[in-house]
Amino acid sequence: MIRLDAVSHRYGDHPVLADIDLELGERRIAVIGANGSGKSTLARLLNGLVVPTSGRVSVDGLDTRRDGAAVRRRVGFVFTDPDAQIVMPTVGEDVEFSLRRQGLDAGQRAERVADVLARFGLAGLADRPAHLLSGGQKQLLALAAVLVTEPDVLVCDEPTTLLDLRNAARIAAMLAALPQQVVLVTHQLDLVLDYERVLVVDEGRIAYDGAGSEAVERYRALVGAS
Ligand SMILES: Nc1ncnc2c1ncn2[C@@H]1O[C@H](COP(=O)(O)OP(=O)(O)OP(=O)(O)O)[C@@H](O)[C@H]1O
Repeated sequence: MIRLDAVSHRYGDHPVLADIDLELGERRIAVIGANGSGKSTLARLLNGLVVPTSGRVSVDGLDTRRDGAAVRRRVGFVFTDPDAQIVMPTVGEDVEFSLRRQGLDAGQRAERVADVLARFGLAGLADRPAHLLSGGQKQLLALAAVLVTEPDVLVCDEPTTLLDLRNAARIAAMLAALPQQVVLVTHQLDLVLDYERVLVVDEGRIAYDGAGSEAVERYRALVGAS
């Protein structure tokens, strides 16, 4: 369970999120809203990448301000820009790097890496230089490198922006089937229609919090697109 209590955040003197209280327990939660409304900041608060200026964020009782490392072990984060996340020369090495602190031997690591690469259709690319992948392949790699650590929660900040139709559908299906709790930030409204809970962020506040199709309608109305 993720909790936000009276959370506000500002960058310098620029307020971005104001007085947010949330309990996030559902298995599938999406966050939608206009550019600059504060969605990424909200997502980054959930694993302590951003610590709130005031208020408290906790994951299973662990405070992101005090217990950041423990929170990040539970909450995996997939960035919009996969280059921000790829750290090793080859695809296989990059995924294996995520396992460095898991206490596995070389054989176990190799098995976990092979499994996750196969799941993401990257099996044939294990020895390929990661920086030579296409944008979409990099996005799949970034997702694989987080999921291989088997976090309890997966926060994805627009993970399908670079993907073609087939890979976007594949990622959507994969996210839908994951046993983990998923928090998905996206501009692809069709992805969230069947989400059990969707937060609409508007100018740093939660303008709507409810089922997917109703949330999309509210968002459209909010921006005058309905
Ligand atoms: N590190 C930062 N330093 C200063 N300002 C920032 C920083 N990150 C974001 N902002 C500002 O905070 C506001 C909210 O940004 P955020 O990235 O959370 O919005 P978003 O809803 O995810 O937008 P988008 O849909 O465009 O990705 C914006 O005005 C942005 O310019």
